[in-house]
Amino acid sequence: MKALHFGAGNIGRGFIGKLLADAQVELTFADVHPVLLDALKSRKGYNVNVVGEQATVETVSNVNAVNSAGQEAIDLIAQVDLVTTAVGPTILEKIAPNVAKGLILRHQQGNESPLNIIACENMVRGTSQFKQHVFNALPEDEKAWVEAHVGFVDSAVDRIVPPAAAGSSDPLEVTVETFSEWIVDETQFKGPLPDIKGMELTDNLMAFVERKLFTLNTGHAITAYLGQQAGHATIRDAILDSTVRDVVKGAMEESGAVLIKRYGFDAEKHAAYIKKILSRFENPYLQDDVERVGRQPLRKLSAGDRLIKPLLGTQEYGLPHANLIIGIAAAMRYRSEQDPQALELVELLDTLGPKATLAQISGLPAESDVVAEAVSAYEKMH
Ligand SMILES: NC(=O)C1=CN([C@@H]2O[C@H](COP(=O)(O)OP(=O)(O)OC[C@H]3O[C@@H](n4cnc5c(N)ncnc54)[C@H](O)[C@@H]3O)[C@@H](O)[C@H]2O)C=CC1
Ligand SMILES: O=P(O)(O)OC[C@H]1O[C@](O)(CO)[C@@H](O)[C@@H]1O
Repeated sequence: MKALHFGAGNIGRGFIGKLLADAQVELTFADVHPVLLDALKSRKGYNVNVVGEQATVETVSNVNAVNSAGQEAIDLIAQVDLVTTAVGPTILEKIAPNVAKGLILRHQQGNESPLNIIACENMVRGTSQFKQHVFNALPEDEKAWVEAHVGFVDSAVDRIVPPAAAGSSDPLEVTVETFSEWIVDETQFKGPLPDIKGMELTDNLMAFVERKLFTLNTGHAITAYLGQQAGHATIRDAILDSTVRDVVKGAMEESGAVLIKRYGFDAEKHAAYIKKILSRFENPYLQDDVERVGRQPLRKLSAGDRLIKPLLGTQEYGLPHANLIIGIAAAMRYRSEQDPQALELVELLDTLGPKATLAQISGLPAESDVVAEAVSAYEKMH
């Protein structure tokens, strides 16, 4: 099997690319970062530090790399069996035109073999959103062919992979936790289902996507935002602070109560899932900065994301949400000079004030109780 993976970053090298290479898939990375591209092209491999109680160094070999904006990437899309991405939600739209060109070329070359595309991003049905971008870039008369030959397969992806420790001289070095989970929607594939170790198939993807995004990512984001408020630089330091931890655990439980209602999860198993996540946040072998996990606060405060969607769920089922509200207020307090969305958040707060800002970013009604509660919590945090 041949694959092209967009995004040779932390998840690309440390999770999806590694898993594909381990499964003997002939793998090429597509990226735009010249340092990563040069290093991958010349070395054809890299080391992955898997850290936990028992640290191991695992080697990925026989991989290649191309510029994602160039003709080589288009040519590969015409040939490969699998395209995966881990570029970040905002980049999907940017890579769609070249993917569309590759699909047109595939058709022109008469390649009728099935191709499956899987976006591995922190998004609800990210591949379906990517499909829309690709279809926007396709001429009308190509759409039926693509519909018939290309599977757009949604997935949930879970492995904590922070950037390499500062001071590391190897641009390809990557450090990952031992835990990993990649779950894909088996109902969306074209052709035979792939058999790739570490890729789990399900016909109930939404439950897994929401379980992951609205437990791990909800808790992680709130750890980052409250952690920054309390002066902590890392996720581990933040989650070891009992005042932060209590809110984070409470918010994951509130979100969990929604998931249990919506998907019928077993309450005891869900409590164990939360406990395991808290221990992953504490991982002493990972240096994970609150600024990485809190990045892009406008995205994280948007209607379908990890803070607001669980809150809406608590309203739908009439469940408590006090801790989620504190998390939302802390997100509004998030500051980072390096993060354009954090700077935009400050600008919005300065011009519109907290109530209108939150309403605008989240889609919550400005005059609602929940917005009033979040604004009150936000003001108390000053
Ligand atoms: N790091 C983590 O622990 C996890 C991340 N994710 C998700 O995975 C995705 C990627 O995250 P990370 O790997 O952490 O980010 P990252 O920033 O380490 O990697 C993104 C990569 O995409 C590349 N890129 C940017 N523009 C591109 C383009 N036009 N074409 C091709 N490549 C391009 C960048 O150069 C970079 O190498 C995000 O959606 C994130 O939410 C999901 C689970 C875990
Ligand atoms: O990648 P995003 O969506 O900015 O959010 C960061 C989150 O993603 C992860 O990197 C992986 O799920 C988490 O570590 C963290 O909760």
